[in-house]
Order: sequence, then C-alpha cells, then structure tokens
Amino acid sequence: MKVLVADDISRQGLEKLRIVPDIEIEVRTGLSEAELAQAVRAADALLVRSQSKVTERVLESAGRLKVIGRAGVGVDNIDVAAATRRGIVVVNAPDGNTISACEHTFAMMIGLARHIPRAHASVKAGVWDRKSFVGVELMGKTLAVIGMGRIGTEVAKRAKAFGMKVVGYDPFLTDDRAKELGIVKAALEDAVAAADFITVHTPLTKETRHLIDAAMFARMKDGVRIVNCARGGIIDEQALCDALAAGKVAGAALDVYEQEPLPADHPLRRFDNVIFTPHLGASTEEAQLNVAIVVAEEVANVLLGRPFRNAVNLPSLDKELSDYLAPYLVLGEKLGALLGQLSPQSMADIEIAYGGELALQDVSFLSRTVLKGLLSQRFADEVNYVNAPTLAQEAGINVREVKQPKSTVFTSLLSVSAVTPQGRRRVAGTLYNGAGARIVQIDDYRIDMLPEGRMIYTEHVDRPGMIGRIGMILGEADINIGSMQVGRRDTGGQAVMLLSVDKPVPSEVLDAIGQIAGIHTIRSIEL
Ligand SMILES: NC(=O)c1ccc[n+]([C@@H]2O[C@H](COP(=O)([O-])OP(=O)(O)OC[C@H]3O[C@@H](n4cnc5c(N)ncnc54)[C@H](O)[C@@H]3O)[C@@H](O)[C@H]2O)c1
Ligand SMILES: O=C(O)[C@H](O)COP(=O)(O)O
Repeated sequence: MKVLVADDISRQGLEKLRIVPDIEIEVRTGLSEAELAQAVRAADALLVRSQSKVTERVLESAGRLKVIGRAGVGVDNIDVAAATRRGIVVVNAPDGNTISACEHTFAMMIGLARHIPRAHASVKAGVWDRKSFVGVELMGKTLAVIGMGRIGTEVAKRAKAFGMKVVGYDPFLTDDRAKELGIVKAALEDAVAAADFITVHTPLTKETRHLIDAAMFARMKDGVRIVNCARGGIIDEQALCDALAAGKVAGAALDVYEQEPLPADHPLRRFDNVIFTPHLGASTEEAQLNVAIVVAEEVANVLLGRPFRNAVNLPSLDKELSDYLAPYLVLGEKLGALLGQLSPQSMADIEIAYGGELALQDVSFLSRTVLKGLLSQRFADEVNYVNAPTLAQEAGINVREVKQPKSTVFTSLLSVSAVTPQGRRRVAGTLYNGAGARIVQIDDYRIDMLPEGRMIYTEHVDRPGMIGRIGMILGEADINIGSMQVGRRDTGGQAVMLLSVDKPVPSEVLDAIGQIAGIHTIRSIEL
C-alpha cells in the first residue's frame, strides 16, 4: 500500500507508518493541484497539513484512495463532501496542536498589547524609542472568545490566570460549562460589544465565514484589539481593513488569512498596528510530533482494517460504545444484506428501528452498517460505511432511525424495513445472551436462525410434503442442509422457510425448487 505525504510532516511521526510491513511512503511536497491529482492516482492514503488543497479535481483521479490523513485540526483544505461521496475516510489529529495554537494566540495577544514586534524592529534598526510603544495591560480587560472548543477553552483558562474577564460565545457552550470555567456566556453580538480583546477559535464553515463582518465591527468598542489564530475568512479582511483605517480597531494579530500565502500587495500589510505570522499556530516541535504520530497511526489503522477514532466523516465511536456495539455491527450489516437480497428490486423509505436497551445507545454508526449491508446489493463494493448515507440520499432513498426503548420482548431488537415493490418488508434480529446473533423475524413471520452462510429462502403455501420435496432436490444435487426454519401465520396458509446449506446452490437447482407447486418465491441468500 502506498502512502503519499504531500506536506511537511514530522519524520519521527511518519516512522509509525514506515514500520508497518507492506506500506510504502512517498514524500512529495509543494505540488500544484494538477501534480497532486497525478501523484494521488496510485496512492492508498494521502497525508496533508493545511497547505495542500485536496479538491474535487484531485479526488477525481484518486482511484484507490481509502483515507486522507490531516496532520492537524482544520479540514477546510479538503473537500470532505467529495471524499465522503467516494467512500474515502478523512481522519485528523484533533488535539495534538491545541496547546501550541493556544500559546500562539496568547503570544499574539501580548505582542499586540505591548507592541512587541514594532518595538523589536525599532531597536534592531538602531533606534531607542520608548514613547511610541506604550501598551495596555491584560489584567482587568474583557476578552471575548468566539468558539469555546479545545483551543478557545485553553485560551480562556490562561486569560483567567492573567486576571482578564472572559466572555465566551459558542452555540454549544452550556451554562454549567461556562460556570465551571468561570466565564460569562453571551450571544455573539453582546460578546464583541463587551470586549477589549477578541479572539476567534471556530472552524471555517459556511456559518462562520465572515462571522466578524462590518456590522460586527460596528458593535465593538473603539480601540478594540482582535486576534485570529483559527482560520482566515472568519474575520472579513476587507471589513477589518476598514475598521483599522477608521481607527475603530487599535490593533490586529493574524496568523491565518483568506488567501495563503498572504499576497504581497494585500491591503492589510499597510497597517503598522497589525501583527502577522505565517500560519504558525501549530508550528512547534511538540505539536508537529503529536499530530504526525496520531495521524500516522490512524491512517495505518484504516489501511489495515483496524478500528480508528478520529474520522471527520464518520460518527465517533469511543472504546466503550465500540465494544458494546461490536456484535450488533455484524448483525446489522447482515440484516441489511438479508433485506437487500430478499427484495433486490428498488427500495424506498428505509426504517432502521432500535428496540429495548439498544435504543438507549448512540446508534448512528450502527445505522451506517445496516445501510451498507442493504445497499451492497445495488452498489456492490462501491458502498462503504463512509458513503452509505450519501449514496442512499443520491438515490432518493429516505432513511429513518426509530428508537423504542420500551417496546420489545427481546432485551434489544434491531429491525430493518423498506418499501419495496411487494410492499413494506421487514427483517429483525437480536443477540441472545451467550448464544450470539439471530434473525428472529422476516416480514410477519417469527423465526430463529443464525445470520450467517448460504441460505435458501422460500415463500410457499403451507401444505404437507413441501419440505420433503425441497430436501429431495437438494439431496440429489449433493447439497447438505445445515438447519431449517419455517414460519407460518395459519395452518394451510402462507409460510416462509429459511434453509442453511453447506455449499452454493446452482441456479438450475434453485429453478427446480421454484417449480414445485405451491412455491411462489425462491431466493438464494448469502450472509
Ligand atoms: N493557526 C493554526 O495553526 C491553528 C492550529 C490549530 C487549530 N487551528 C484552527 O482553530 C480552530 C479551532 O480548533 P479547535 O481544536 O479548538 O476546534 P474545536 O472543534 O475543538 O472547537 C471549535 C469550536 O467552534 C465552535 N463553533 C462552531 N461554529 C461556531 C459558530 N458559528 N460560532 C461560534 N462557535 C462555533 C464549536 O462549537 C467548537 O466548540 C480550527 O479552525 C482549527 O483549524 C488553527
Ligand atoms: O488546523 C490546524 O491544525 C492548523 O491550522 C495547523 O495547520 P498546519 O498543519 O498547516 O500547521
């Protein structure tokens, strides 16, 4: 397997990949979009930082790419939606550079408060000017932290230690968490209006692009100072230039820009009261080692089919949940595959229902495995856990998750149904304590069957001799029956049968069974 490393990533971290047998690493940095598209053609994994742009065009040529590893946090340089459609896992290293980015933010804030870069440049130039660089203290000032995630929280803690008042804005910040951190929770408008210093720590998304725009600058105190060590574009650069020119903003410290590298003629470069660093937030020895190790391990895990944690395009699965769900993941995929094979025609309105204890868990990953099993009839190897929901959506198939914690005779029941040309069809399964997984329902019929191996499924009229005739045909074809389950509603009415068989059933044998009077549906199933 080939891993293409397209940005500068710690060599020591990459050792984690180098020691894996069958993994070959190619380092090629500074590639253009066209060159990256060409280079990624033969790659199974791609490793990047923020510099390489993994666009739709790059991914179009990525024939065998299974995983993109981002040695850092932000994935805004990766077209995650395009990767997801192609079933490519995107993993990052979410907390390896938190402290470095936080400390850089603090360095920028203090540099801004005390004019350190300009004072340094002045001394270097042979000048001894003490009057031009009178600063302000942080103590007693109000800091607005926009985005109270990992980095924002660490910044808030340090600001408290400096005696600052901290106002936090984050849609997910709870009252309890704010209280615990000793900060005030506020709406965005109120946070920026109260602040002497503002620092942004959100990802760059549709919602956060130009979150700090001209209207927001207008709300700020005169003489406010603003820091961006998160992503270029969260602050509208044009609005910032206008606010600097108007004297509204006393200073800005920027590590990230709408366009990187920052163009030589960018209007922001005209302002002496703006501090620039070239996207250095994560550039420490520690952070680079941390993120490289995490992402190298994650990429190896994906390539080797082992569990991984930090996928940005899959629901998260911690160790406890993963251990609990493990047998259900196998059952879920098989139930999906069973329903898909029972009804191989078109499908709509899929319902994945969780009953009993299972309904109390986070089942989003499990639903994907069900969907993967279900769609594998139609999409074969193209479908995986990453793209199953997208493929369903693109095929116009509505997928619902239903939870009924109290409504099952089983401790837990996983039930999958879909609207098919024969009406709504349903299969259900459970885990017996100590006895493993079972299929317990097909449509309205109760059965009890191991969900594995090769099977024959029939729908037939419940009359004497049916089982014998089927057994005879299989016997003549030298096909052994492992187990058998029959379900019926009333004596002499409709019935279903599931037979497990020890070897593949040739189509002529299936046809012969299908000819028996009273059998109206026959399917070969493989789970
Ligand atoms: N300059 C650098 O080198 C550098 C280094 C590391 C991280 N970063 C960037 O810093 C940012 C934050 O990283 P993190 O690790 O703290 O991420 P995080 O996911 O832990 O935190 C992001 C927070 O932003 C919040 N958020 C999302 N949308 C929001 C909105 N509209 N308004 C307010 N808050 C919103 C989220 O709820 C979350 O709490 C990322 O963009 C990352 O790329 C930059
Ligand atoms: O999102 C991140 O992790 C930072 O922006 C770091 O980016 P870098 O890996 O290019 O330093």
